[in-house]
Amino acid sequence: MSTLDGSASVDDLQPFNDDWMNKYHGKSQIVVKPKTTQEVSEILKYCNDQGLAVVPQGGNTGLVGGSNPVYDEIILNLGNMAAIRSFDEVSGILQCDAGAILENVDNYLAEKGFIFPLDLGAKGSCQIGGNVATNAGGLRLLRYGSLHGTVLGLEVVLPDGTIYDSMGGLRKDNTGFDLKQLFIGSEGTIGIITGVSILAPKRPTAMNVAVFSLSSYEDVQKVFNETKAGLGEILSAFEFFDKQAYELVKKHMKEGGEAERKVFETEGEFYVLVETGGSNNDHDEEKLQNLLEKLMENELIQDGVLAQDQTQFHSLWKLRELIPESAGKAGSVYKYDLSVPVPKMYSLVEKMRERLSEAGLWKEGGGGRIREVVGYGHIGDGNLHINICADKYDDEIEKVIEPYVYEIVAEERGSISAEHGLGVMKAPYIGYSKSPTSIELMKQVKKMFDPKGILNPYKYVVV
Ligand SMILES: O=C(O)CC[C@@H](O)C(=O)O
Ligand SMILES: [Zn+2]
Repeated sequence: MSTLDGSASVDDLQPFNDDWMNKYHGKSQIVVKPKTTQEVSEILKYCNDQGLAVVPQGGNTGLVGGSNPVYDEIILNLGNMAAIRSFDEVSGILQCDAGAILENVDNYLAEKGFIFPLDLGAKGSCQIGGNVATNAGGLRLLRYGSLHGTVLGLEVVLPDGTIYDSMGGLRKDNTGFDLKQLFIGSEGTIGIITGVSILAPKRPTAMNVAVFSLSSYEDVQKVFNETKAGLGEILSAFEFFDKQAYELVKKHMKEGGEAERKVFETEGEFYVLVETGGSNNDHDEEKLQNLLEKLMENELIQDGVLAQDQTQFHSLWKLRELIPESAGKAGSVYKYDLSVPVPKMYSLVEKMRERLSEAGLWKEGGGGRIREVVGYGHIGDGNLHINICADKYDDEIEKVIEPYVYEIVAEERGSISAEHGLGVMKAPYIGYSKSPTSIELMKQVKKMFDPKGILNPYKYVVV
């Protein structure tokens, strides 16, 4: 087992104690980095016997303070367990360690003609175990479904050191409760995932992308319907972002030294990114071109750009993928990750702007303590992201935003956490999305798996 040795300084521990947004700061003195499941088991057994709290940590790319200590909990980092265990090319079942980096696993699968059924901006550093523990959704859930469907088995170390092993990975198995589901999205509160067995689909051999500019959110919804009808099963992502998000990305790229280029003749109030993943490039391109022409004819879009090559494919995707980074540039961002019915989605952004404007914090065109409020997300999955950009985190600002943002979600019977999880940030607000009965049942589950409450305490469902 490797640990940071006794001479580690506070600075050495900082990347493990802090989150990448610099919002959550733990004070742990100990980081352990086991290399095997057996070592994880021994550590947990020891901690459970001694009543020591443990925070499981993957790539530490979360957005809700789920993978950092709140106080001085021991950090159990999975980074040294990154192996791909096996891949069965007939069934498409991949088995890997929890600490395997998403992008590495996807590259491995690409060589064999398969794709990892999850993709997200943090792919270069997030780990599969963390993805599963938070039930990450990402950019192509629309196409490949959620991890609740694609994960076929798990290896999990329970708080007392017991190893739960369902890595066999059967597609059909109706023998009793499907226990692995409890760990998917449990944010490391009832067990530490050490191994994942997942179904990888065949990788599309032709991928295309188009970005459209639109004048209203009404049109975004109409374009979504037309796109589903026009592209059918080759549709692999449908993302949207507003003008404010687009402006931030442009500014960020310019500051990063990229030459300014005109992407659209006519810029819009909204943008949608459509990706296709099929097996015949000419056929898919034609479908996308026909869609673009139809949308133009019907005046549903103002402009549209189709990627002509791989470079353009990536630069169009960048317009969407760079939003979180651009929003966070030189400041602090309040991030909300919400599910509401698609027709209601953008009204949440508008309500938030109104609220902040009434509080004197935000002004159209800039000048307030809130620099910008941007809306974007995975419209195909009904998942909205609101990013509120401020100079720094501030209690006064937070009180204006929360719990208001959760109240307006509850009015639509939505979810206060579509894909980022509850962590420490949203744990107190779970009641806005879940009934007292659900919460009580969750508390009982937590107590059953972790009676001493050592795993990731103060987060998720607090008992
Ligand atoms: O930073 C955010 O708010 C969203 C991050 C991620 O879920 C995305 O969709 O880009
Ligand atoms: Zn997202």
